[in-house]
Amino acid sequence: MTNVTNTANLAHTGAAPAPRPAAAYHPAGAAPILAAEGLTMDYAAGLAQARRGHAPTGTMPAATMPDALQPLALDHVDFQLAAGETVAVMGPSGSGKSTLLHALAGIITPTAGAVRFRGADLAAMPDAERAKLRRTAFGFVFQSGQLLPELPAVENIALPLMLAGAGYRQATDTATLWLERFGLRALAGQRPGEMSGGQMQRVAIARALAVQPAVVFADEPTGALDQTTGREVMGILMEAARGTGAAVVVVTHDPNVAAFCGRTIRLRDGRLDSDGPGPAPTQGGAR
Ligand SMILES: Nc1ncnc2c1ncn2[C@@H]1O[C@H](COP(=O)(O)OP(=O)(O)OP(=O)(O)O)[C@@H](O)[C@H]1O
Repeated sequence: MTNVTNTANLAHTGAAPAPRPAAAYHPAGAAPILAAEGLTMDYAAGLAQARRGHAPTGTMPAATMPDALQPLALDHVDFQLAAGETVAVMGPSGSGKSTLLHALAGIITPTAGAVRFRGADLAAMPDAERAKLRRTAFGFVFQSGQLLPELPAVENIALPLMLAGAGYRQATDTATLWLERFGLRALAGQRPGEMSGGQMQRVAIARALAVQPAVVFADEPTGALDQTTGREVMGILMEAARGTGAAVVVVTHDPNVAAFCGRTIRLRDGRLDSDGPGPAPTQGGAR
């Protein structure tokens, strides 16, 4: 049975925020588990490539603007993530936060640059290997809608474990441990439609963490919750990640969410605007 109570291995620096040039920040003394180099995403070029038969991974709705008018969604972003590190990704709407998250997680393939997980280039992996990596090394928490509506909580949590090779009994035993750990044992047989938003997000966090991923990617995980519930959900996410040693990359507009992280990066027009330890600088402020 999977151990869900092993100790933390966070790489927080604890240092006070200090002015830093963008892309210069690397967590002291820790080898990155995930690294992006010159990450660039041009959706129009990606679409043209896909039409020529060199499809990037992931589905991309058709871009409607002429290529020349489309700004780069990501523009030569460098980023390194250490094991156990917690990073908030902030920036104005349309600045490229979700695109960065999806590229780091291998959901989309950048049009230039590379993402390496433990040194291996995600784009160079066969699709099946990249899909396996997403199932076993990465966990995902979205704003909502990630739970399968027809499955009870215990099976929603167990499913990724079964996809990773566990038997039904082993997977549901582990899922039950997670429910107990989060004080949700009573929800085991309930389907998402019978849960509150906060309960659904707790189950989603248990599901993301149950495979003991190296990295949890969270895209606006509290976006559909009130502030108090959002804070509780973030607390649970960060504590659970600390317990398994998972790194967390969380996209958010909310400084209260970013405050849970040891480091904040800010994007602007697809470029890295600031990157450093501590909470996000105020809008327009330099770091
Ligand atoms: N599938 C797509 N096809 C074409 N353009 C896209 C696609 N997805 C995003 N974009 C564009 O890429 C840019 C960055 O979008 P992205 O969703 O990454 O920003 P964001 O910072 O996450 O925004 P928000 O905070 O509003 O969610 C935007 O200009 C957006 O219109």
